[in-house]
Amino acid sequence: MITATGLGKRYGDKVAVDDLSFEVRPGTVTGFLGPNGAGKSTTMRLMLDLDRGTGETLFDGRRFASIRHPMREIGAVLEARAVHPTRTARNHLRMLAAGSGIPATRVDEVLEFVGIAEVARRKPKGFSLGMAQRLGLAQALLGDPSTLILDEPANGLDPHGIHWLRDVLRALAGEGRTVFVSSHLLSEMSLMADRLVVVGRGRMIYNGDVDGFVREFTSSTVLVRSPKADALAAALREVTGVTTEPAGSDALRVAGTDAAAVGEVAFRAGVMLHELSTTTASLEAAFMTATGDAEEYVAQAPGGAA
Ligand SMILES: Nc1ncnc2c1ncn2[C@@H]1O[C@H](COP(=O)(O)OP(=O)(O)OP(=O)(O)O)[C@@H](O)[C@H]1O
Repeated sequence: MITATGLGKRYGDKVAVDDLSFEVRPGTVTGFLGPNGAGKSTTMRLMLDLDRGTGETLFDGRRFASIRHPMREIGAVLEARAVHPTRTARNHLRMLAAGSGIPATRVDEVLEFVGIAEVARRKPKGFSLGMAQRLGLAQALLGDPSTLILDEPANGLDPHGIHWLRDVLRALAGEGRTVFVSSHLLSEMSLMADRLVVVGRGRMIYNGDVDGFVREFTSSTVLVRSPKADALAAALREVTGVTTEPAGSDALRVAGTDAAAVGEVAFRAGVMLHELSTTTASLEAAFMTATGDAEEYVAQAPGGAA
């Protein structure tokens, strides 16, 4: 269990992280979301005592700096490229393993696991970003830690790699580990995360489960298809007061009510239905609504520069 309390960080006048408190529970993948510059990386650095600021983060009750062999408890990758550029990948991991009392055999095991065993005798300075990410994950997993903190681990991975990473993180959480991961890939996050911490301009916007976030920041609509769509629209207007939007020649989209209510109105009006379904908005739609006012760097719409 990670417990972060009152995390804060300023750069001069700029408040990068503003009194953030949250928990990351074991057995879950918790996604850390926010627009560019929202304070995610700074928060992760504060959590790992890599930056000075206010507040504290406890890992099962202890601060990172007080843990004797942190690699055996917390696997963290904040910057995939932050490895020794001229030492081979394998030697880099062997050195870290030796420093943390981890058997050297574990190095080959994790290199194999992340799929870079073949290039392990090469120097990481020639690695692609995706290969560097895999090496970072190997490093994080080296000590078989119960907690993982990963900043943008999917960055640079190809679609197969992203799919693989999702399965790995889900499996690690399934084993009871605590997984805290930031990403801008929202569709990926919606498949991977159980819970979310969402920040904007350093402040907490949402902390809870993924479904709750989508519910809180979007509204679901009902799609209803009927050969008598016009009659149904009139009945819905009359009985419930809701307005409908045509969705093709024989269908309506209804907001502000649920499928059961629409079905009941149709039944009472004697209107036959061919389809009745609820459309839930995406995590991306919820993110756009939740963080729309908290965007730090706002680009022009396409065509604006012209
Ligand atoms: N060393 C620094 N000096 C001054 N300002 C900084 C420094 N590091 C970060 N900041 C500022 O703090 C804010 C938070 O930055 P941070 O990198 O934590 O955001 P982020 O959410 O990780 O962004 P991104 O999604 O773009 O990686 C930004 O406004 C950034 O410009």
